[in-house]
This record gives sequence, structure tokens and C-alpha cells, in this order.
Amino acid sequence: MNQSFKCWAVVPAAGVGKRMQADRPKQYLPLAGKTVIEHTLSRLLQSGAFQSVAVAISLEDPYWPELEISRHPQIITAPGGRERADSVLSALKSLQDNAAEDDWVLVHDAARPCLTADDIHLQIETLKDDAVGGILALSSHDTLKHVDGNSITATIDRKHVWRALTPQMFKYGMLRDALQQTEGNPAITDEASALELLGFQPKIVEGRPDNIKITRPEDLALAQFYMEQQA
Ligand SMILES: Nc1ccn([C@@H]2O[C@H](COP(=O)(O)OP(=O)(O)OP(=O)(O)O)[C@@H](O)[C@H]2O)c(=O)n1
Ligand SMILES: C[C@](O)(CO)[C@H](O)COP(=O)(O)O
Repeated sequence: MNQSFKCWAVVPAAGVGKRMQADRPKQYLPLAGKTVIEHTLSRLLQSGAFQSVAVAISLEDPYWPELEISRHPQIITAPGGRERADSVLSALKSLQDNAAEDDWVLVHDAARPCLTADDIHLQIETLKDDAVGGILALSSHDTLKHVDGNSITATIDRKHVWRALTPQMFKYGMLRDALQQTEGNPAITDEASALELLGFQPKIVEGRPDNIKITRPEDLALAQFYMEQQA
């Protein structure tokens, strides 16, 4: 990708995958002949959009060193943290000697292996001149309800509610500062929420619905289906 600015990728991959109920963290489960994380990292590397990919890996992770991709020249490893945001900040810090303050960083979950190069390039082309950056997101095709307990209290206008995906694309310095200023805040479940808390309004770019996050056991079969469709 011939571009006048630099992009870096950050991949939080230090989770334990509790909701997956598997014998290993979900990023190491087999999917279409490789592990989930190998698919995710291959897609980022093959897009040609990134200088390097900084991957946050748990200090207790015995699986990562077994993967050949862990030795890829464009892969940098950083220690994971207690929460996803801590892992992202750790990976950002591993880029501090190379990334400039105004370089773009795209943060992408290791658990989202179906990301396409088209969506990566769409997001970069759409946001590359934006002052803040933004996220891939999905609109809702269903009616949305506000619920209290198991009772509906309101119907929400679906044009105002979008599901956040990754990558989430922000300037290196702005993202690092936002995550540092919101460190330890449990409300920060994605990068955009840290920027929002500081008063910024990240943009949304409508992404593909097959960019799913593998979260529960049934998601693996869906990811396999999507990969077969993409092929
Ligand atoms: N302390 C953490 C927690 C999560 N993640 C990563 O953030 C991504 C999205 O998080 P999630 O889907 O919640 O993964 P887990 O935390 O592993 O899942 P669970 O909540 O079911 O344990 C995953 O790639 C996960 O590896 C991370 O790097 N560091
Ligand atoms: C970042 C994210 O993928 C946006 O939808 C999501 O928040 C990560 O999963 P988690 O379960 O919230 O950690």
C-alpha cells in the first residue's frame, strides 16, 4: 500500500477466553487449518498496510513461542495486561521508539480472524485525514430494546446504535495518552471509549458483518463458514 503516512497495528492477544470454555485461550484454538491468531496476524501482515504488528501476549502464555509467526520480522511482542486496555497500552509502548506521535495505529482483536484487507484499506482511506480517527462498526438490522431486568422499558432508534468492531484507528500519541489517562477505568472496553471519555467523537466506518469476534463456542463454526465464503 503506497501511502505517505505510517500505520502500525496493535493486536491484544493476552486474554484467557473464559466465555469460550475451551482447554486453551481462544486465540490458540484451531480454525481452518491454523490457529485463530495465525489467521488474524496473517491478514494484517498480508494487507501490506502496516510497518509492524505489536502483539500483546500474556506472560503465562506457553503457546505463542510454538507458532512460527511469532518469529515474523514484522511482529513485535509485548507483555499483556490485566484488562484488554492494559494490553493495548503495553503494545503501544513497545512501539515508542519507532512510531511518531501522528502515525496511525489500528488496534485489532486477535479474536477477530475474519478481517479482510478490503476493510483495512477502507478504514484507512476513509479516516487518514480525520483529526481523531474511528472504528469499524455494524448497524443493527433488528429492532433494539432498552431492557431493565427482563422487562422492555423502551424501543431505541436503531440509527443511533451501532456495534463496535475492530480495527479501531487512532493517532499513536492521542491513543497512548487517552489510555494512560483512563487506565484502570472498567468502562474502557475499546479504544474509542477512552477517546470519548476525553471528549473526542471518533467516526464510524461501516464494516463487514463477517468480521466477528470469536467469543463463545458456536462462534468458531461461524468463523469457519465465513472463511469458506471469503475464499
Ligand atoms: N487482559 C486482556 C483481555 C483480553 N485481551 C484480548 O482482547 C481481545 C478481545 O477481548 P475478549 O473477546 O473479551 O477476549 P477474552 O478476554 O479472552 O475473553 P473472555 O472475556 O471470554 O475471557 C482478545 O483478542 C483478547 O485476547 C487482551 O489482550 N488482554
Ligand atoms: C473491542 C471490542 O471488540 C469492540 O466490540 C470488544 O469490546 C472486545 O470484547 P470485550 O468482551 O468487550 O473485551
